Amino acid sequence: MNTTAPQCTLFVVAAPSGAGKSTLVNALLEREPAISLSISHTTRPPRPGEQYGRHYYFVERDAFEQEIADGIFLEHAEVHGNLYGTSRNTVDTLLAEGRDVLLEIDWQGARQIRKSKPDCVSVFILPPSRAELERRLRGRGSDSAEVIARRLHNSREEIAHAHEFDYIIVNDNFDDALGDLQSIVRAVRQRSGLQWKRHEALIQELLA
Ligand SMILES: Nc1nc2c(ncn2[C@@H]2O[C@H](COP(=O)(O)OP(=O)(O)O)[C@@H](O)[C@H]2O)c(=O)[nH]1
Ligand SMILES: Nc1ncnc2c1ncn2[C@@H]1O[C@H](COP(=O)(O)OP(=O)(O)O)[C@@H](O)[C@H]1O
Repeated sequence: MNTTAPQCTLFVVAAPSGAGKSTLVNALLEREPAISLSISHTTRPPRPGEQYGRHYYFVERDAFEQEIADGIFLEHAEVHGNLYGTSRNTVDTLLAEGRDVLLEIDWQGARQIRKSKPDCVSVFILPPSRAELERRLRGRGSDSAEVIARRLHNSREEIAHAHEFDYIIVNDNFDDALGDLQSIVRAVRQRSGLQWKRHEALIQELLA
């Protein structure tokens, strides 16, 4: 038995824009407060109501490119014409503090994370149909028609990588999809490599 197995898990969640990823993740974090969301850096301008440091660290492209050169990112990618990246320091600090960490990133970032953190657990969220994806993007009311058209077009490329993920969830009925996401998190937590230390005393007692 490997008693030095890592105690914390890095979760990666991806989806085409509008599938409901952020809504699902926010609801999951309310149910599972032991998970920390990594706040990404982006060159995308803030949407109405978005706050610096809460939704993203909004930075100019020059500053972002300097951060890439400084090696601060665990992963970074260009998505829908904007740069996005995950701070290596943020993730490593949270994991070292014993927190599970969740990254909401695209398929390109997920690929990079699988290389550097092969123990990560990745989940892809699918919309129930293209018509519903478009309806959700328009209904959110946060983006211009041009931005929505670009995101719809790019959804095909994102969805083409769904098979690279450990789990796939269809976000049709919201409560069902949230239940599926929470089940994955709970099942991962029950893995013996993560549970051995926590239950060591009981296991020794039962073996005695
Ligand atoms: N690689 C990478 N992708 C990210 C990161 N943060 C966000 N993204 C992805 O960028 C895409 C656009 O995100 P956003 O502009 O917030 O739009 P939304 O997904 O429609 O809410 C989504 O696929 C996000 O998952 C990051 O740090 N790294
Ligand atoms: N299961 C669902 N049924 C109907 N609407 C949903 C569902 N999940 C999310 N939405 C709505 O779809 C829109 C896009 O969700 P959002 O979480 O912003 O997507 P993403 O983060 O994947 O871009 C939001 O208005 C959200 O309230």
